[in-house]
Amino acid sequence: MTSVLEFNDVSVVREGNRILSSISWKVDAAERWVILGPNGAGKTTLLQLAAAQLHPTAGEVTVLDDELGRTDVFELRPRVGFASSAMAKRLPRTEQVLDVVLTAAFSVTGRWNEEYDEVDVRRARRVLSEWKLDHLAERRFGDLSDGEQKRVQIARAIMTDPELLLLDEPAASLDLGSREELIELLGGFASAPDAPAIVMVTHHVEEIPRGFTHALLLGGGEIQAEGTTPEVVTSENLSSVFGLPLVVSSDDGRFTARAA
Ligand SMILES: Nc1ncnc2c1ncn2[C@@H]1O[C@H](COP(=O)(O)OP(=O)(O)OP(=O)(O)O)[C@@H](O)[C@H]1O
Repeated sequence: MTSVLEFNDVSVVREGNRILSSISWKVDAAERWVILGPNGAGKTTLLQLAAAQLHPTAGEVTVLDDELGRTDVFELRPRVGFASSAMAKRLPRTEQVLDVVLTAAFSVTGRWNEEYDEVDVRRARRVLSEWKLDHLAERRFGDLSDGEQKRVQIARAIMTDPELLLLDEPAASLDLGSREELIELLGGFASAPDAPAIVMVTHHVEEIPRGFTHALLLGGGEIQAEGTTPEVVTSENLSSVFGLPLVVSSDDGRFTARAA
């Protein structure tokens, strides 16, 4: 199998704080990972490394065969789809939904005078349709519901047909219906044979879509457990990383957790 992401003994220190310590981790092209861990565990920092938005303080990070520090990140970044709330804040709220997705082809936010090829417009419309947004293509991004905006962010992240897709808490702040709609769509997308490798950060086991093959538990900037999802997402592992007794159950590929 081809690896799309490789961390070798990686540490990140920011303003004197050790945020990640000795992370060695590998993601293969056919894998879909979920990263779980308490607040401040270092999940977003790990994703920023994978997105080539941050360099490690020590160790090596290789993204799509390019080692950070030895490659032009401006060429690498368009090959990685990244959706996070920090990126969403940069999207102009008055922009048409179609343009929010289309501008990803030029790695810009906000349409100016770029000339888009018909093939890009067709792809943007196809991606919008796959994420059940076709009827909203002409609406202003800022007028959409939170659930619709989250789906637009993912559509934008996959517009460029990335080899690696990174999602930072895609279901955060969604109501139950919007969350379930998003998780169903993500599960379907992740299960398609031509889908890219995916790494998704979440706070809740209920948000792990079906078809996510692997899980990594992060605590205190260190890997606490990693492996296949059913192996890792267990009562014992989650109780240990979240520091309280938890009961985790699974049914038909989905998980729930509650205090024991
Ligand atoms: N630029 C920075 N300078 C100093 N410390 C930072 C910086 N960025 C993040 N941190 C600290 O690093 C730790 C890990 O942050 P990170 O955002 O990666 O965690 P997280 O697991 O994503 O947290 P959450 O679940 O709350 O989003 C936190 O304690 C945070 O305060």
